[in-house]
Amino acid sequence: MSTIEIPDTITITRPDDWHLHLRDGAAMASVLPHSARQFARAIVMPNLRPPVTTTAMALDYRARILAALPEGVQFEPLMTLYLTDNTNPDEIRRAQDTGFIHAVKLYPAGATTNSDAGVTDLTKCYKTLEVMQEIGMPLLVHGEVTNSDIDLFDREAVFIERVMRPLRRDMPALPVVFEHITTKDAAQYVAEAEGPIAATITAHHLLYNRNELFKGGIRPDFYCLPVLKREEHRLALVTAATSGDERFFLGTDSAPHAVHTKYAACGCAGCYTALHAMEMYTEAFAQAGALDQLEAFASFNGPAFYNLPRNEGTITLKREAWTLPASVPMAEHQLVPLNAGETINWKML
Ligand SMILES: NC(=O)N[C@@H](CC(=O)O)C(=O)O
Ligand SMILES: [Zn+2]
Ligand SMILES: [Zn+2]
Repeated sequence: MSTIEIPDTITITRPDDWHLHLRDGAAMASVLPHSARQFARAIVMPNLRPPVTTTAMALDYRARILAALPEGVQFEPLMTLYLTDNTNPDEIRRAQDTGFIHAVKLYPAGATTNSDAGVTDLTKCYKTLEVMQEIGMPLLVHGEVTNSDIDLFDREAVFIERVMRPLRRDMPALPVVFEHITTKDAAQYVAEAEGPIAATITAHHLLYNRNELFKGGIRPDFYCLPVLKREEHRLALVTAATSGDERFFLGTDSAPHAVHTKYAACGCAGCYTALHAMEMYTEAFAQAGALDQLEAFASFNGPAFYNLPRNEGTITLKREAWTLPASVPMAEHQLVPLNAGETINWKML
């Protein structure tokens, strides 16, 4: 373990969340203030029901988010489109022209929550991807193959070989974000790859390995996709996040599911971390003796990749223990945050 002294407070430029699920309607109104407290902007995932597949839908969704913001709270939703087999190249140009839509999301059909309308074969999307490449619109990728014969824990590594490498060979100038990476394979691929590629890393994948899912019994709070991996993978993610390599940046993948859908015989995938994401990241960087790298990861590398300005202002985190609530309301239901009822070491002021 490092013997670097850990300061009692840390102040960094206001961060952004480059991968967030806000849902819609009353549920969105419940969770939005949590993210708006922690982050200035967020890339908002389009996996609603129905998915956000058109520019018009994305602009409407953006307006609903802005309307749900509490009085006086500043937060900028950066919108995305959900790629399908049928996304028209013109839709990409329309999206780009608005200035509000910053990326297009690839969900392999069946890979995760609300991905049924996702892409069945990426070569069907090549005309659309060519336009994205031409105008520099990033493709955000949920990087798991969906074949049931591939072991769940290997789906990200297999995705690199079967989808990511061929895609980037065919579209070398297309900006790609390998979202929520969970393996040393993905960290290494991104660190070594040529051209415009980056990766987001969640706080929970920096702090936990797959043992957490089964500690003393099955713990649905820790179930997300891609699923937590072995300790060697967690360590590789920590190394990547704290390396100073600007290809790695913050994306919480905070994914709210009401408690009755998560604590079920077939519980939903997704960890809710919007309440305390910066505290979790700070803990992970402190454990690695790398608090000096937190600001680049949380506040600089993302805007650089997306060609957006850095935020003005700062946030401060204090080394002070506090206890997370057992649950928070989400519309007419309850939502259990990750680490519910646990004490954590950092507090955002
Ligand atoms: N991460 C998850 O486990 N779930 C996300 C979808 C996703 O990002 O894959 C969700 O929308 O619930
Ligand atoms: Zn995903
Ligand atoms: Zn996600």
